Amino acid sequence: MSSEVLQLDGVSRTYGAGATAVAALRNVNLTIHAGEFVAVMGPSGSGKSSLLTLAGGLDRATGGEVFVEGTPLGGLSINELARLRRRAVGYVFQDFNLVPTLTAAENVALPRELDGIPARKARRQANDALRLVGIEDLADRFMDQMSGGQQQRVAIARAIVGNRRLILADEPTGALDSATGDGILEVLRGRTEAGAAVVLVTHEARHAGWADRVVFLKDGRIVDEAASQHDPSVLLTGRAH
Ligand SMILES: Nc1ncnc2c1ncn2[C@@H]1O[C@H](COP(=O)(O)OP(=O)(O)OP(=O)(O)O)[C@@H](O)[C@H]1O
Repeated sequence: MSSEVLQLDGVSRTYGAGATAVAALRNVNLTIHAGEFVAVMGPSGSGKSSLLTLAGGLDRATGGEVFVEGTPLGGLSINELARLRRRAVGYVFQDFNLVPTLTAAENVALPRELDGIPARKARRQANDALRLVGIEDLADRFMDQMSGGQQQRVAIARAIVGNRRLILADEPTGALDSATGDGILEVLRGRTEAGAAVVLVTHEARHAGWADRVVFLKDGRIVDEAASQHDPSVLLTGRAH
């Protein structure tokens, strides 16, 4: 099997039409392999979230093609896309998107159960994922009994459950203190060592320093790429743009 987990081939996304059309992404080419951790940076409105939602099949490109593990998403029906997402893609949303009436373990098990995995097995996988993010002892808590940092870990557990190969995280450390944020990045880094490809949208150079590669977006285009070598200082020198 090819090690290309995500490929964007000339991808564009224009919102709206006519005089009010907004070109959020313009002819973006990007390939991410298994085991790679890529950070996406850029000013507000440069297209970072658009890139992530297209990569995760949550939205469709208006030009070009997105491939996840070699499958072109453009030709998939809505149901096929949903199945591919549940099987291969873990998405960490800025605002968590957790179900308040479910416990931590139930939230994490939900995508597995929707995919037809028997409840006991889904629950076992959920406990494994909660262990990986360091909160297995909170498995039976409801969301309003957890801090923001703990809820964020649940959201990450839900994204990594069942060994998904593509993990997409939109500012996952946004509301967290720096020690908790570093813990989250460590978990994401750990998934790449397990063979996943991770794409992290971040505003913080320090966090991008965890990545193998940093992609800079501006006005919907990739304007620069840098190897990071997990050394945040690399990003603080000579990278003005
Ligand atoms: N659903 C939408 N409808 C219309 N325009 C949109 C929509 N989503 C995004 N845009 C526009 O597309 C451009 C890129 O937005 P996007 O959210 O991808 O940028 P971003 O880099 O993630 O920004 P931020 O850092 O502020 O989250 C912006 O001009 C934005 O206003």
